[in-house]
Amino acid sequence: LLPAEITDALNRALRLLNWYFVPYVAFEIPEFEGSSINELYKNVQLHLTARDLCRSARKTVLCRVKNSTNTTTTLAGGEAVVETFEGAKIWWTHTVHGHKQSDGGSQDQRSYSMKIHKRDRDKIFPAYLDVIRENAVNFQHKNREMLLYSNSKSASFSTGRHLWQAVHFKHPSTFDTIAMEPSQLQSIKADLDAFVAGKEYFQRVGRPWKRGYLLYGPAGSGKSSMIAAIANYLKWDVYDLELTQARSNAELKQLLIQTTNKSIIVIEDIDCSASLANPRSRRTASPWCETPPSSEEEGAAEPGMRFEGNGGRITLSGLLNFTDGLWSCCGNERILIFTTNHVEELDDALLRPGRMDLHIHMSYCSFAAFKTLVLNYLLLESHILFPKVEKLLCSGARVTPAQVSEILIQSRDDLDGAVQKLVSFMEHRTMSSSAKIFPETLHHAPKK
Ligand SMILES: Nc1ncnc2c1ncn2[C@@H]1O[C@H](COP(=O)(O)OP(=O)(O)OP(=O)(O)O)[C@@H](O)[C@H]1O
Repeated sequence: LLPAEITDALNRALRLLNWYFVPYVAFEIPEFEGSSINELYKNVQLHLTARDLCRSARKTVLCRVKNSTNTTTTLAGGEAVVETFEGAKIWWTHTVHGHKQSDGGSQDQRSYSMKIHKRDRDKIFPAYLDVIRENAVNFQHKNREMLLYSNSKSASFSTGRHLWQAVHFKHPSTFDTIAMEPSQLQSIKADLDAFVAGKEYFQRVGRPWKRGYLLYGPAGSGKSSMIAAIANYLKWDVYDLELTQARSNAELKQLLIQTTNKSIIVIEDIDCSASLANPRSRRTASPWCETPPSSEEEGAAEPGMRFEGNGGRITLSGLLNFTDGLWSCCGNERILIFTTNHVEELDDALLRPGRMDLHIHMSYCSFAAFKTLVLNYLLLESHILFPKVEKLLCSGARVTPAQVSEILIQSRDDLDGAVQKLVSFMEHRTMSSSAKIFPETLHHAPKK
């Protein structure tokens, strides 16, 4: 009944009163915006799950995707939770409405509502939204299935397609199952943690956010198991790079560029990948060394080591360029792991300080490693023969964790028999030499 000017004025006055007396402001985050999915809705859902905020709700929804082992918890419709961000309170409510569709059916319409105090608006935007996205991405990454890639024989380097083939990666090795000196394991975990959390640090000091590990030790000392444990710890994909399948530095570059962030690139048995491992012997013995080097090789920073691929060559400098050269800008959050059984045969260029950040010595079984294996395989914490085992291991019995594991698996139903068998095995392997069997097992490469 009132003229439009008066209703407008009243509306404005009401809004002003509302603004003055109601100190809160709410934001609606619907699941769909038109026909496209609203990313923010998904992010909020994952963020609330990642922060374990759903725990305080009375009703939650449990989901598990087919073939997955992970269960996720989300807020049921009508449920509300509160969280605090830098002193600001945020009230989250999840709403689910049944919506009639034109075809007569009905579909749920979901949305999150975020209520905050007006005075906290500047605190929330955009910092809190960034945190939500980051938490969501990290949570999604942690809970997805991991992949193991290998570079395929059918790779088409001309089109850049099918360079990698992936399979699901489900390896049971973890830091709890790795038999190794506890302090050494702790150092590796601490290094990984520092690396993963070091985004700002690497940015500040102007280094690519990458890390290089060299795992060395005899066959059966657990190098592959360690890689799997690292991958499981970080929940990162693994790229198993077969160097002989790439013919040149250019192909290698293509392969490396196609690896994704948060991944581990592994080159196993790097001494075997090389046509000639030791550059000193190589220079005289290698037939190709007698051919004049190409301009690319001449310009290479590390001319020593080359890998014979399918009729072509990959230089060590080409490989290392990805870690610390110009190509290193391609992608972040990569861990490059080389393994070798013969560290003494590796090119000095690879071992030079600053190249591989961490040298990890996977050694013969120490007593601590032995105890881890026996505990894991037999659930046995101590045994009357343990002092004898300790004495044998300390006096030079060189047994690898793989050998110990094998005996433990074979005799898992006879605890005493298993330990006795191990003692006999070690007695056979005891060496008279007083050489130090467990040298410094882990060292950080000196800083550049
Ligand atoms: N340190 C270890 N801790 C726990 N288990 C180990 C360890 N080392 C070896 N094993 C056991 O022995 C098996 C073989 O070990 P693994 O393949 O990891 O050794 P490796 O050093 O990579 O050997 P290679 O040099 O021959 O590839 C593993 O599947 C695991 O069961």
